[in-house]
Amino acid sequence: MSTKFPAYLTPTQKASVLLEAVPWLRTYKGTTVVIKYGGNAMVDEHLKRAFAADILFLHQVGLKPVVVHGGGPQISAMLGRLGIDSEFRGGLRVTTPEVMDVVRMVLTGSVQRELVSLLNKDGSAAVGISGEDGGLLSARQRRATIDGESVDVGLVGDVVEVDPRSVTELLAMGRIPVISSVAPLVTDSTTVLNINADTAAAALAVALKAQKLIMLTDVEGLYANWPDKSSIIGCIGVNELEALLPGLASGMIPKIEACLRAVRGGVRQAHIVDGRQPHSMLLEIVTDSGVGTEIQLEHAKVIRHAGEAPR
Ligand SMILES: Nc1ncnc2c1ncn2[C@@H]1O[C@H](COP(=O)(O)OP(=O)(O)O)[C@@H](O)[C@H]1O
Ligand SMILES: CC(=O)N[C@@H](CCC(=O)OP(=O)(O)O)C(=O)O
Repeated sequence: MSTKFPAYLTPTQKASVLLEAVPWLRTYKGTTVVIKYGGNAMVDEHLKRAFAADILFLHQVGLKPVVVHGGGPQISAMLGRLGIDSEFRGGLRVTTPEVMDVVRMVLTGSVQRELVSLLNKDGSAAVGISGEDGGLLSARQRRATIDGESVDVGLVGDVVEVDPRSVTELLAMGRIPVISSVAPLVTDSTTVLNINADTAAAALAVALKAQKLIMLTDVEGLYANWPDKSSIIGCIGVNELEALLPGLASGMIPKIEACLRAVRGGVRQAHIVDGRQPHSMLLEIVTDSGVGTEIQLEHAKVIRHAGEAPR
């Protein structure tokens, strides 16, 4: 994996990129950062390698990255190959018992394995676990909301309890946990539920007292008037964001609900960044301007600056 500065940067510009990163790395050293890696941002080999390089960089310089991965397009592709119909309602996949078997097989058996092997190409720090392991997540069945109406989506869950010990123990050992978003029903561990990966990432970020939750997706950030590209939001507070919820569509609904839950639960910043741009996650953490949309408890009028005390 080689990452070279483009030839058009002068030596002074190259040095200033490195120097700009220093105060941010000092600020975030030792803190936990939960990164939600969406299935749409995983479709290209070059992007996947850039993602792995960023995670390994953060780990190397002393942050504690925790990866929660999705795999919606990969699940849909497998369902298609098996000739099983699948449908989304309110951004959530309608999950029959037959679909649930495929969700579990693809998320824990395939996508997670691929990410772990990518991260371990030149090392061994990454360890894959699922929400089912070590009591990490417990869930209850949830419904979707469409036009204000509650609708049944089958074996879909919302996280009700997190026992973060299996993750904190891995972090204490210097590992990089890679987590898939399936979870047992809180009242019956033999029933497994499909958890939207954004929802799982938010619940984990709160339980781990993470400094940041970074959502990698397939848009530049959140648009106030989707799909008007000029309406991209740089930074927004939770109350303002909640007011936008009724106007959002498809997968952005669970994503924004998850960001609200994370920030209200004590995570200092949630970010929506473009996973189609190589290294967007790293740029969000180590540059003065950041990238994508930042969600805070209250929209800070001040431009971000390094040296903010981590929680
Ligand atoms: N206001 C909005 N701003 C940005 N994207 C939006 C908005 N409303 C709906 N979307 C849609 O949400 C999608 C991202 O959600 P999703 O497909 O679930 O991503 P992921 O697989 O990364 O979790 C975007 O591709 C876009 O089509
Ligand atoms: C309930 C629900 O919709 N679960 C998702 C889980 C995977 C996921 O969230 O993947 P992305 O992050 O790639 O969208 C699904 O079945 O597609």
